[in-house]
Amino acid sequence: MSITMEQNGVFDPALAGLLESLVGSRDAISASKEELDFLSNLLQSKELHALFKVYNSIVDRVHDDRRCSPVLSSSMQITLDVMEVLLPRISLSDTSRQLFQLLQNPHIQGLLCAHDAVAQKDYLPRLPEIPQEMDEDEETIKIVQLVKSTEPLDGEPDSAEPIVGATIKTDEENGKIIIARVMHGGAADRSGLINVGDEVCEVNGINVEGKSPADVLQILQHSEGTITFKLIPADPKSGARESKMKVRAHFDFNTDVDPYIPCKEAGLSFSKGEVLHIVSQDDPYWWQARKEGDRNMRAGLIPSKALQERKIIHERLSMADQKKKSESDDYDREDIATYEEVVKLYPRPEFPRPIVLIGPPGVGRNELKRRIMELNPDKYHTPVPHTSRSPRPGEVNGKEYNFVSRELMEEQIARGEFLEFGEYKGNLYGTSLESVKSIIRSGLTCIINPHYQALKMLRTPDIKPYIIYIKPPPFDVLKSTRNGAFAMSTFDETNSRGFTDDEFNEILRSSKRIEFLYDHWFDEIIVNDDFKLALEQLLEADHKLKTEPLWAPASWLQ
Ligand SMILES: Nc1ncnc2c1ncn2[C@@H]1O[C@H](COP(=O)(O)OP(=O)(O)OP(=O)(O)O)[C@@H](O)[C@H]1O
Repeated sequence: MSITMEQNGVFDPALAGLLESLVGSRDAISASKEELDFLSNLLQSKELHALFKVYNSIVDRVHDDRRCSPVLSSSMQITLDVMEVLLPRISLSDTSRQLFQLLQNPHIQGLLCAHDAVAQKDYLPRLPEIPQEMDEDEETIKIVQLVKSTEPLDGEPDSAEPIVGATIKTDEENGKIIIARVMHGGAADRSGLINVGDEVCEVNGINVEGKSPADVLQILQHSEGTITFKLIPADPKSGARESKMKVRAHFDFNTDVDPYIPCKEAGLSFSKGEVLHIVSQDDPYWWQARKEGDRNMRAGLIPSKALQERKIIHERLSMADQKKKSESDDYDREDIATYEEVVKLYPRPEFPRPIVLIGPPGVGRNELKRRIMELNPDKYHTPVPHTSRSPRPGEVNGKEYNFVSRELMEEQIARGEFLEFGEYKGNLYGTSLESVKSIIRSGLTCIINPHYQALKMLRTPDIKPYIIYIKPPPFDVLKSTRNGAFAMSTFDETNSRGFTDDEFNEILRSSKRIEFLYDHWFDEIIVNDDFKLALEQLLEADHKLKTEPLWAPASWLQ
């Protein structure tokens, strides 16, 4: 057989080497002439060499600067969302129509789907299972080479991940060293060759039989550059695909102080309110996650929902014990708030999300609502309350109040149709849920400042509220701003004097309670110290609500 070397510059040196050794050892290989010719032709084919060139340049780039890391893996879903938003506008604006047509184009959609498949690593071929012809006792060994990593796990310079993106442990049954966890996006995961449960036989030629995980870690720490593992593969089906779930954390987690985390360096610290991308829930106690929007592609360990729930229940039980001594009722929170699945909610101009101002009585929510409505009366509306009292001269039904009979109002209250209600001087007053919904349907922005207990009724897929917590500043600032503006105490029925120190303390006390009970539901916090600034922040929040996709409970879209 004659070997014709490719001369046009696309010849890959590694393939050339392979071809040479094939020629050199033809006689020693027990294969037919046809088979050898086929292999030889394949190794010389232009297509294979071009493919290698592409592969090599991708690998070089990934290793160079990781520019190939995807920003997101749901571009097709976002495209569909954008098309939904554009649809009602295509008859109104030429630009919207053009963009809609572009996004509708099958080639563009095909490109985005391909992008998402690559970003989700959904490209590995699914090969049929290898027939089990070999001897039962014979074990397959795989040799895997990884480049030792020094990349930080979560942006902190001194927290290097466990070297190759995998953790190891001793198998309780047979005392062997096995792969305990493969961190998504880490070197081991990217190789696609190391799976949970694989038994480690050798590291850099050193037999690890009888060694402890700490000994193996030492070998890894002292290795430079490439690390070679000899592994006995576990169940080949264990290569799990990455989940797409995003959650908002309702608690703080600090890997440095958590007493239970199996490997501190592999943990991912986060703060309450942060959105996390859960990439694996394979382990019932420790999930793997990365921070949403974090370009660092490596995942870290976080407590699973079940583990965190257990922790909270345990804490509450010990608080309940203390309560017997201190009589505090702060452990009484109903929710066990751990993680909430979230999705990005796109603004829908025909159904603007209502703004709900939550805060302690007297903090200034009423004043903020009044001023924002005064600034833009055609945009913001607040529901007209219901009352069972008779109209006074000059009062118009539906303007100051919706005047209804006491019987009807009592029936509606019993049916749970009121967000809040109360009795004053023998008459019922309240705000109905329907009055909020009718403002939403009208396309205006509903703004309300209900009692915090109304939050449960409001936080539903029908209403989709944007909850802003109006927080009081510390005592001294609260006192000086209110006294400086000659603010009238709302604790005094006649509204004819300023706030007392006790009342300022009451505002702060009730703010603590609201935060304890509901802070996991706040979409935004505005501190009402300087009134003008607080009002500006409220206007900015509304602008964001109308123009940006924002995280909201996933259950609202189902
Ligand atoms: N940042 C501020 N600086 C000075 N005075 C303020 C500020 N915010 C509110 N006030 C004043 O405080 C008083 C109480 O405010 P408001 O009437 O809004 O309270 P409220 O209705 O009891 O409270 P909320 O509606 O928040 O439960 C009003 O006189 C208001 O003008």
